[in-house]
Amino acid sequence: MNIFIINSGSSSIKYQLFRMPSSSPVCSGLVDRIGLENSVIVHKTYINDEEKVIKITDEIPDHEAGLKKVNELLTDSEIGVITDAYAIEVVGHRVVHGGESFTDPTIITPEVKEKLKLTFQLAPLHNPAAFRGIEVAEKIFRGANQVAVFDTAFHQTMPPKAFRFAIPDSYYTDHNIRAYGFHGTSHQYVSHQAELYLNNKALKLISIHLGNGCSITAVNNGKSVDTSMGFGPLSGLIMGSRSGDIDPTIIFYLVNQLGYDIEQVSNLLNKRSGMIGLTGFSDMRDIRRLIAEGDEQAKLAYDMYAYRIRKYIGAYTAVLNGLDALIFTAGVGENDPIIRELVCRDIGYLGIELDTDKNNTRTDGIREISKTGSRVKILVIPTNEELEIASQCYELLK
Ligand SMILES: Nc1ncnc2c1ncn2[C@@H]1O[C@H](COP(=O)(O)OP(=O)(O)O)[C@@H](O)[C@H]1O
Ligand SMILES: CC(=O)OP(=O)(O)O
Ligand SMILES: [Mg+2]
Repeated sequence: MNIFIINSGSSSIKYQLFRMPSSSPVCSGLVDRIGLENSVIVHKTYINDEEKVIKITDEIPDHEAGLKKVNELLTDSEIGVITDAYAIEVVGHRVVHGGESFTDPTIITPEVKEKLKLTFQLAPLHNPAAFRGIEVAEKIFRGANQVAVFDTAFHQTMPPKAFRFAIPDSYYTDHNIRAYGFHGTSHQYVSHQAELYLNNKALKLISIHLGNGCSITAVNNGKSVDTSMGFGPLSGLIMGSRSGDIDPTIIFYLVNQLGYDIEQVSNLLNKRSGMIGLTGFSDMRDIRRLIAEGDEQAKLAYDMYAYRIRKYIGAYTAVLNGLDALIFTAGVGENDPIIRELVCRDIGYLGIELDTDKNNTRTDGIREISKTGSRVKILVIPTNEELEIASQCYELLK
């Protein structure tokens, strides 16, 4: 079954084609800088264990133009991997917010699309872009079933004491105001990989997803029991451009004293805060460069980022009443040894002991970076949201 996975961002589209049930991709790629100058597609094919990379710089004004170009690459007479767009049987879309309506992989129908529109304001950076990706994919891959897989789904196992907010009941019963949690596909994938790696299903895990968005999840026996993102993907850890936890009093002050309207508040907390707000850069590689140049503000931002994660590790160790393994994943978690070291510093009391040499050694695949004898294993596990989505689509439609 040819399953094409689309992860639409506001200015990018990540994609992968799987021939399920095989878990190795046939091709993958990234359409980046959509609607900006110097848009670029990096397209990779993996045929007979040989990786080929094609880079195209072109004008890509919108998602439709981007996906049309990707389709041209997929069906190209020389480097193509399918005959025509009809060869794609399923398109799996990463949809960040499923709201109260969606808890399982869902075949997209006009009714589903109407309900998805209601979630736009809950995940303004993500759901409108995913919706655009769905509409474009429907036009291009006409023969395919379109399926949505939600970031919120894995967290549906949280107990009410974790997902409810302490506001009057009616806000939950009438308006579905509760914590949903995000990055569920990633937390689910890496915690399952940890179970396989440690050969044990009855584990107490803390999964730390550090990408552009960041979240941390307590996982008990394979089930999410608490997570740091809430009603939308804004609370919890400090992120590339999002604040994470702040005191809501700040919002009242911004509105009442500084004259902000609510759009400006949303823009501030979603797009101009976090690491970009503190340092001018959202990418950790830029921030590391600033630190190397002696920038004190960048160093403080780095410390704040790691400190917030450490606080949650303490909280979730208490939630789980113990801990078997800590997992680092996603762009920063997989690639930034200094952040991992800062997070794991001075928490030996919890049985978390990092091996500095192992932490600084890069290898592919799953890595154990804790000291031999550390009570808690520390693992770096590359996430693969696209593969997890493809597997869930396959299970739904096979
Ligand atoms: N070598 C690296 N060192 C430190 N950080 C890195 C490195 N490579 C990538 N990153 C970080 O990973 C982030 C992107 O992570 P990713 O999981 O791809 O995010 P998203 O899926 O949200 O776009 C970048 O913003 C960057 O900060
Ligand atoms: C939910 C979320 O924050 O996703 P991302 O990290 O892809 O922005
Ligand atoms: Mg991501």
